[in-house]
Amino acid sequence: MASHDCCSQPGLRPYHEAKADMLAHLAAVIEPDVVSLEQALNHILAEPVLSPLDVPSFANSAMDGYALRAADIPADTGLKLVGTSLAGHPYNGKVAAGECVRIMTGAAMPLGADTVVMQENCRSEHNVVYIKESVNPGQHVRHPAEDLAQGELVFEAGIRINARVLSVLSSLGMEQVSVYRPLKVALLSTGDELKAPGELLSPGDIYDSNRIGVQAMLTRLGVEVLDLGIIADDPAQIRRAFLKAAERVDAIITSGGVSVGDADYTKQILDEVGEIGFWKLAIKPGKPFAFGRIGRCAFFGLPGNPVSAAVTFHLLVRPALAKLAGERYQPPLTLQAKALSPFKKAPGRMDFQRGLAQVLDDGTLGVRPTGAQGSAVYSALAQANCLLHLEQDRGNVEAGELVTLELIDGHYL
Ligand SMILES: Nc1nc2c(c(=O)[nH]1)N[C@H]1C(S)=C(S)[C@@H](COP(=O)(O)OP(=O)(O)OC[C@H]3O[C@@H](n4cnc5c(N)ncnc54)[C@H](O)[C@@H]3O)O[C@H]1N2
Ligand code: MOO
Repeated sequence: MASHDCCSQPGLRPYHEAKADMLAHLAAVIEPDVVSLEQALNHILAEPVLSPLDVPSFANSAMDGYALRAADIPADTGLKLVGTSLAGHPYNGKVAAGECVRIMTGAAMPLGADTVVMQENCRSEHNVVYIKESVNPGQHVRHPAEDLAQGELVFEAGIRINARVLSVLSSLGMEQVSVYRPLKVALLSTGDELKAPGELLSPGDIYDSNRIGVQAMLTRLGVEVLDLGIIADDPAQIRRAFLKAAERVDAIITSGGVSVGDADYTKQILDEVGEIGFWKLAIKPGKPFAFGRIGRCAFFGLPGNPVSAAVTFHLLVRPALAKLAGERYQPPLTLQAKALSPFKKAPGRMDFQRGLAQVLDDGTLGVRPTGAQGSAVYSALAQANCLLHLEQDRGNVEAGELVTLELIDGHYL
């Protein structure tokens, strides 16, 4: 894993190259398990799902109205009402010429009928139904297997089970599903200045905000978190924490201590007890991000600056965890938007600035910065609904220029 010179900042590795390299060095740590649907949310599917039945399994009505034979239309003298088909209570007779059956949405189509007319387009008098509008043969009928046929592939292995997937699995009558066990990840913050919220701050102290934020993202990803708390800037304590964690988890995530300061020990200890894959990327925020391993355990060293920690988690750790978890990961969609005000940018690092995207009067997308773009200004990230992707070699963005962005609103970040 050689480092590369780039632009004004020698030794920094371009983002896309480093990410691809990292993913190539990670292998899935998957072990299959079987869980009930109630427990399956957020797990990764271990096997493809084939439909055990036709969906729907019987022809049924898409509307409340009347089931009839298209051949009887136009029925100028009306159709004789011979029965009712409710959802769960089919009409057991057959619809003969000149007849119709009252039918509700989801109810089985009676034998003989092939078409449904909405009740709003009918008039019923003394058990005779008059059709008020033209009818397309076969309308408002849901046919067997029109959604899924028995044996058809419904989901590929590797997808994340969300609410929609759960509903489909349940509609197939599945009580259990084969999944990969959740990843186990140890999380710790390093820094003598860090206090947990609720503690008293001494001069120079700050509250640890990275751990709770990263923990929240991990939880949203269905990861089992081993929270190792705050570790002092002390090589012996950091070494102990790394070695203990590496025996118990699939990955370690740290925050802080990856830069070049006198008390930045993370990278040094990683080098000592494990192996550094790469360190220092041509990205902003997040330049000193470190990737490596300790034994079989993957290691992600997030920079201490809060925006850098959150953004590098999203850009690098999120896809890496997907690889470890056996998840088919879809990178976020990017969109083009017009810069509504200038964005300052120096060539040399790919810059993921924090922005607020909005739909303009002409229907196109515009974006403005949410505030100061420093790596310590978390409020600008909290208020953002997008991250700009400003390419490494470009300079300032002028108002009116098109830029690339990814939406983060409603996402786990
Ligand atoms: N001479 C240089 N100095 C710095 C460089 C550099 O290349 N040369 N890089 C800068 C960049 S870029 C970043 S990003 C930071 C990253 O530094 P570290 O990862 O070593 O982080 P710390 O020094 O421990 O802390 C940085 C900053 O973040 C605060 N912090 C740390 N942990 C937390 C936490 N859990 N919650 C909230 N805030 C946290 C810490 O107090 C510092 O203010 O290095 C630059 N320096
Ligand atoms: O990479 Mo640092 O995040 O520029 O402040």
